[in-house]
Amino acid sequence: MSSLLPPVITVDGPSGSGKGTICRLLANALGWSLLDSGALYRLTAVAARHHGVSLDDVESLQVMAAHLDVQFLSESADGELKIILEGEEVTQTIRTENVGADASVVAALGPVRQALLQRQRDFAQLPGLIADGRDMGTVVFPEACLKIYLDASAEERASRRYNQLISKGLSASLEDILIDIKSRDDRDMNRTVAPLKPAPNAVILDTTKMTIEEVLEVVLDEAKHKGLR
Ligand SMILES: Nc1ncnc2c1ncn2[C@@H]1O[C@H](COP(=O)(O)OP(=O)(O)O)[C@@H](O)[C@H]1O
Ligand SMILES: Nc1ccn([C@H]2C[C@H](O)[C@@H](COP(=O)(O)OP(=O)(O)O)O2)c(=O)n1
Repeated sequence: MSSLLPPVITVDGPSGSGKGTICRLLANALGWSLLDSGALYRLTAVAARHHGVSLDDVESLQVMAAHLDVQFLSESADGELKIILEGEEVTQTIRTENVGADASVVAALGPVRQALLQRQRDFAQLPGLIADGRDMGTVVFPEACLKIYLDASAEERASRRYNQLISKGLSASLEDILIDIKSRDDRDMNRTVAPLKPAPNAVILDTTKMTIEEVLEVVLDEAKHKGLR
């Protein structure tokens, strides 16, 4: 008997491994919707700053995460979702390295993760969902029909992030980015709740020497083998 649950493809991995890029391309190729779960942790961190809530005030952070007033609008010119938090556009604000570091701190708190769990699962709608994050295949969508884990060396990921910032006209230090990436890896992989790790049945891709096109081709092939396209 076939399940009525929408199919889900999960893409997990560390910062700069290419999850966001591959997920956007996959969602376009398959015509499925997209969950950027990292944005929810980033938004919780930004909301905390807006409301003067300290990043160690677990109870207030949990309430904030459970009641995040956020809209994802597919209106942005570059195909990225426009993100509105409490009526204010924060599409660019949430992408800074500082917010990423705060998000990683907030994301280590079990009650915050619990508060965001159902909101993430609600993104699964027909014809299907591409879920981008750290624990998509292990915790949020353990029944996903295809699980991908993207990786790359910390040096390659830092260099990708550096080029990304420079191409946006922002100043950046490769050395600082590498330090930040390593400390975020350490926090994300070694926390007690939902640590970053491949699901037992995940397809693991080391993308250090792969182009975006090559990664996409492998993932689309895997989707084809599963009868998803
Ligand atoms: N395989 C790849 N080779 C080279 N650059 C890549 C690759 N995958 C992603 N990138 C680039 O690296 C940067 C970070 O990718 P992104 O998708 O934001 O990573 P993540 O979502 O995992 O943090 C982007 O500028 C993207 O274009
Ligand atoms: N499902 C998720 C997604 C993100 N997080 C945390 C861990 C990350 O350091 C931050 C920010 O995630 P995000 O995917 O936006 O960050 P990168 O684009 O990979 O740099 O949130 C998480 O714990 N679980």
